[in-house]
Amino acid sequence: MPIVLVGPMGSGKSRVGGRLAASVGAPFVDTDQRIVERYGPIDEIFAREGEEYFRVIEREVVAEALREDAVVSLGGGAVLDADTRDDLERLAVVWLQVSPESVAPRLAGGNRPLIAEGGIERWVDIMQARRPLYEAVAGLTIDTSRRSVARIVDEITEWAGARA
Ligand SMILES: Nc1ncnc2c1ncn2[C@@H]1O[C@H](COP(=O)(O)OP(=O)(O)O)[C@@H](O)[C@H]1O
Ligand SMILES: O=C(O)C1=C[C@@H](OP(=O)(O)O)[C@@H](O)[C@H](O)C1
Ligand SMILES: [Mg+2]
Repeated sequence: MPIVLVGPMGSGKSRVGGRLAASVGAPFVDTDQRIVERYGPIDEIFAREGEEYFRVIEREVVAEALREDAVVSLGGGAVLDADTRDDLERLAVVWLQVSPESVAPRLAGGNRPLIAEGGIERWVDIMQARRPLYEAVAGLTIDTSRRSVARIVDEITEWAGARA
């Protein structure tokens, strides 16, 4: 069964996911990375086709990834899709949280179209809007603000082991 990482932009889903996969001996799938391989850079998709189109291809890639026995890191907005939330109900889902103070430096230099304008204030607005969705799907919640990636990986590995 997959272990799925959800949470806002910059919470560490991609970074933690890769390390977690190595820790539990499973393949790693980052759905954004798959989208890039198939459709090109995410900021270009947003600029060319818009967010709505991005959400359609994201759903396709997420649905496929959730059928794999892998550690799966989703994009921050993947939980906006009701079918994805249904899929997640049956799976081991970890919500990585992070405070605005801790996430700000992590987002610097990144290429995330939704916060290209508006910065950290926009990040906070998006996070507040999505909070109930993360809450609804998560079986484990970890505040990553002051935790090392190694410690986060250990906590998830232990939880997933006890759950299996
Ligand atoms: N626990 C952590 N502590 C410090 N920096 C982190 C932590 N987790 C991730 N990062 C850094 O934050 C940035 C964003 O991480 P990333 O995994 O891309 O987030 P996401 O996929 O959730 O948007 C990266 O530079 C990453 O190395
Ligand atoms: O929160 C979002 O809507 C998005 C998050 C990004 O992924 P990360 O959460 O990995 O940064 C990426 O999917 C896209 O820029 C949209
Ligand atoms: Mg990511």
